[in-house]
Amino acid sequence: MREPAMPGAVPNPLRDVRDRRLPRIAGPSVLVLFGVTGDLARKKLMPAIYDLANRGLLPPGFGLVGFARRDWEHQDFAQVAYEAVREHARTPFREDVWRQLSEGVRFVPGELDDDAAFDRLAETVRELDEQRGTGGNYAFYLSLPPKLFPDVVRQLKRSGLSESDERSWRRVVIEKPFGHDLASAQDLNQIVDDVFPPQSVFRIDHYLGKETVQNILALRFANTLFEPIWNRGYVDHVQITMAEDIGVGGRAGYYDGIGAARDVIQNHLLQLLALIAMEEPTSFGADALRAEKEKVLSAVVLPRDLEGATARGQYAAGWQGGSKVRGYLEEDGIPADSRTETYAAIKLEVDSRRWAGVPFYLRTGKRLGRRVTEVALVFQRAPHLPFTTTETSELGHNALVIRVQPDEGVTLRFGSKVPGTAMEVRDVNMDFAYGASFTEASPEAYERLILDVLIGDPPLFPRQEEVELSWRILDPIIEHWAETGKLDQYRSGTWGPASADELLAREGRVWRRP
Ligand SMILES: NC(=O)C1=CN([C@@H]2O[C@H](COP(=O)(O)OP(=O)(O)OC[C@H]3O[C@@H](n4cnc5c(N)ncnc54)[C@H](OP(=O)(O)O)[C@@H]3O)[C@@H](O)[C@H]2O)C=CC1
Ligand SMILES: O=C1O[C@H](COP(=O)(O)O)[C@@H](O)[C@H](O)[C@H]1O
Repeated sequence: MREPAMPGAVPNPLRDVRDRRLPRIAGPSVLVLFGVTGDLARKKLMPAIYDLANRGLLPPGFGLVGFARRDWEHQDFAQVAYEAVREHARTPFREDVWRQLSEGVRFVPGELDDDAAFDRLAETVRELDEQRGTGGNYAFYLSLPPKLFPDVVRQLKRSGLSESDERSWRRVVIEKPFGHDLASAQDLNQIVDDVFPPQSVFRIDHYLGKETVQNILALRFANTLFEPIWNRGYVDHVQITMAEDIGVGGRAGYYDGIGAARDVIQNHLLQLLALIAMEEPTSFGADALRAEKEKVLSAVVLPRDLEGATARGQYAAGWQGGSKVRGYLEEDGIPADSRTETYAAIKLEVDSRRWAGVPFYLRTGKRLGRRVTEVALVFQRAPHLPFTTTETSELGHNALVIRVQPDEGVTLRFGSKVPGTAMEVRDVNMDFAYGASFTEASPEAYERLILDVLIGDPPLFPRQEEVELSWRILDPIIEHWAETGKLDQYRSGTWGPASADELLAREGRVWRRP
């Protein structure tokens, strides 16, 4: 039972988090995974399932069923899962944990439009359910290119797999991007809505599963320090950067035609913007949190001049980490005339009392200088400096930088007197690093999110309104690019096309070099 509130106490928005310190363990269930041969399944999902089992957060009878267009037996899939776990799991490998998990691994071969294959899938899941005692609780994870989501949802209905009785549950996990524009997201939602009730639909955005992203809420709402300056009175602008050093790799089938804006701005970067800009929710329950994010997304306005306020690029050959790398058009499976962007930068504003007039610059790209995701609040300069200019030449803007990855932490950048006999001021960093402050290791985002699905805990999953609001922001930009054919080249290993630097330079600003 929760302690009674102190008379006159302010409601504590972190109270749900405190409740979650109780052990959170999944109940008996089967997870059906579509897209098991893909990059995400291999690098993240199968390792995360093992890590959950290794931490004792999955029940002993847990079942995992893979479905793909491969002529595999159960043991072939088990071997693929084993290799993925050995290569990518975060926790040490333990033979006993793997043995127990692999006893519940099954595979069903088939095409997504093959009714007979889905009937076999239904039979396999039910048999496994009986053998492992999973109580009829099934989660379906769609780790597929978005255009295939409707087919799978329809097949789940046709084969009867989506139907539960009053003692069991069915849940569907849908990877981002949910649709490829507003209209297709609405169509997809209708299809999903026809098969699953809203509380059974988990739209996944793995950035919300990252510790450092959840920490934005703690930083803002567990402290008094930042709130007074978290507004247009102090913040000059905000930069949200998601830079990757990898190229498209073996993901041509998914990535080409989707591009950087749909792949990550529509979801990860707009979710980061929403968490940075939102007001304090009344609790961290799903409805309260999502409602605040939706208010921000509905207050986003696009600049009039979409040409000057956006940049769009594609990587050309170059050098990275001392090796020569291919350009996007030379990558396996990419058409030689592809116009898909691998870099996108956009300027947005949030039309609210807190943020009016403060630009939010978002950028993402593949084959950039290094892998880094960060959010930087760049503050206005001091209105007056009682020093001579030469003494302050190394003084920039104060900044608060939330380092999402890989070097997880928070940096506060401010001016400090340089030791010596003159009054010289120079920028310095004050640093919080997870590794130095916590002994607890951060779970991988997918561990947290898969566990939430199996428990049925929804706050970290965007609902349809957020998805639609995000497409409303992005659609006009993508239409503008389609009309103008805008696409610049940038050399691999650099920080994107020159047009991205010009975007900020026109406003007297520069991108941070993280
Ligand atoms: N990779 C990542 O880091 C991340 C990916 N995601 C999301 O995960 C999803 C999958 O991405 P990712 O794994 O990278 O993509 P990949 O291209 O690596 O894998 C796609 C998967 O879909 C299957 N597939 C493709 N076409 C068909 C088809 N016609 N019929 C049946 N199966 C098909 C592929 O099977 P086959 O081998 O038979 O072609 C493969 O298993 C996307 O929604 C993406 O946005 C989200 C976050 C991170
Ligand atoms: O959603 C996606 O994210 C990955 C990058 O994820 P991260 O956790 O390593 O930042 C990106 O490579 C991929 O293109 C995209 O689909």
